[in-house]
Amino acid sequence: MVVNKRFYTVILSAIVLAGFVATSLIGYFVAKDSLTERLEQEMLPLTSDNIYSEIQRDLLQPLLISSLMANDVFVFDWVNDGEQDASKMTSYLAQIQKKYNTITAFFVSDSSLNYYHPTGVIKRVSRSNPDDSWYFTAKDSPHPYVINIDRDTADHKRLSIFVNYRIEDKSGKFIGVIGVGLSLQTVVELIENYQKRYGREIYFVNRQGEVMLQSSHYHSELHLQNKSGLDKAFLKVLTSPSASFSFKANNGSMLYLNSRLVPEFDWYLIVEQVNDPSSERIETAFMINLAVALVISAIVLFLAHVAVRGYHDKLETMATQDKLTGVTSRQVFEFYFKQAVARRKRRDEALSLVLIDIDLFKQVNDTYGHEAGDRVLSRVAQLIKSHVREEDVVCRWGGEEFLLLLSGCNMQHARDITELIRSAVAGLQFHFSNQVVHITVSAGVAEMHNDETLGQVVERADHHLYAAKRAGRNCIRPDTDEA
Ligand SMILES: Nc1nc2c(ncn2[C@@H]2O[C@H](COP(=O)(O)OP(=O)(O)OP(=O)(O)O)[C@@H](O)[C@H]2O)c(=O)[nH]1
Repeated sequence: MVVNKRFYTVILSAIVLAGFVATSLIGYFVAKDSLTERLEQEMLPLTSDNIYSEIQRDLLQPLLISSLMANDVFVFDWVNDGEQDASKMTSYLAQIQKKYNTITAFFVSDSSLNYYHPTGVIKRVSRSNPDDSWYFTAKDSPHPYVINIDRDTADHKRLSIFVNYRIEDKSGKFIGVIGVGLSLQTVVELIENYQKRYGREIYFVNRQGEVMLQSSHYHSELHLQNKSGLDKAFLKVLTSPSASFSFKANNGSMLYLNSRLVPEFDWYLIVEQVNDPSSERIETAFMINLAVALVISAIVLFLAHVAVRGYHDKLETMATQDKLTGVTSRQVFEFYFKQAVARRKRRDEALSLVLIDIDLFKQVNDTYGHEAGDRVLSRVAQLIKSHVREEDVVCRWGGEEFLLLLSGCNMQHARDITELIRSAVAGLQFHFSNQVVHITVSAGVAEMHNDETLGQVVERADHHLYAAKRAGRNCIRPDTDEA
């Protein structure tokens, strides 16, 4: 019984806990999944879009300036005149630089290959010089302009955007390349601003995966391939115009990455986020859920335990007690008998059984009704109980039969107790149908012999009871009278 109760408590606890943990876990994973999806599909691409459109806006101004220069009549006339006075061109370029606050303004004539700069003619470009490749790229390009990002010759750390605008005359003949250079500082500031605001890493890589433009706080690898956890996935970035995915870094943290090709630079803009803060919130929520689940489980289990114990005690009472008289029921008598036998052996003491039967009880039922009979049974049971000790067992053995288990009582003692009960019952008065009714009982007393079974002792007590009935009822017969 105890094992069962424990077993059911464990099973119930496991089910309740498993239920709570399962729902918390499902909630946790759904929230995490939707967060990852939102991050990959919405938040990072949005940051990327914003940065991209700001870059385009920043590029628009130098493009417009360069376009104006490429269509300036002064430039055409000056070239047609055979580049007579270099100072005219250099002061024109200085004017542009000052007016539009650019870091440089330049013109390379195709006929002389002179590189004109606000400070003068600084060199002649040549196909054999790799530093001048930008000029020949622009010359050979089918597009009206080529954007080039290069290290500044004055400050090698600083990156500049050069808009190299092709100049063609009315007949379509290539005249040279003109344009301005702008610092990339605004783009860097933009990157840093986004990084600070969203805690995202923003940088640019070229088609080979080399990091080309990054914030001043960037301390990660300078090649995409060398980034922790990206060694295989980096190809995904370099082979498609845009990609969005998550991956696990070697230190176990989750990284979310979005990439897009910026055609103007021919670079990829990368927006990367490590361990989203919302993810921590989801984890905290999960832990709180779990704690609440544990507390609720404990309360539910405690209430269930109290209820089950209540029912269990009730069932136990119902199974062990006779409903009408409240004395021990026959089903559990053997259990008490075995206990008493063990005690008898341990203490080497006597043990007696007494079978008490109400005389002519059928007549009470027949004359005064079943209810009257029930009242007699209850009253006699109470009276018997009041004549024995707490540890003695009074059992309703049959309809109107009671079996007494008297520990530590030898025949004489048991006989004395039974005699007291007999005379007390005989002294009872019942009032049925305006009549005073008297009841008597007969009893058989048997002291247990060594190694006797319950059946054997009860049989002897029953035998003595029968003898008492034959002797005219309202009397008791013990073992000694047997012979
Ligand atoms: N009212 C009532 N009667 C019961 C109950 N259990 C058994 N009886 C009745 O008790 C009666 C017992 O009758 P008998 O076995 O003939 O014995 P008796 O009338 O007492 O006669 P003797 O034992 O020979 O003195 C039966 O009529 C049963 O129906 C009970 O719970 N309530």
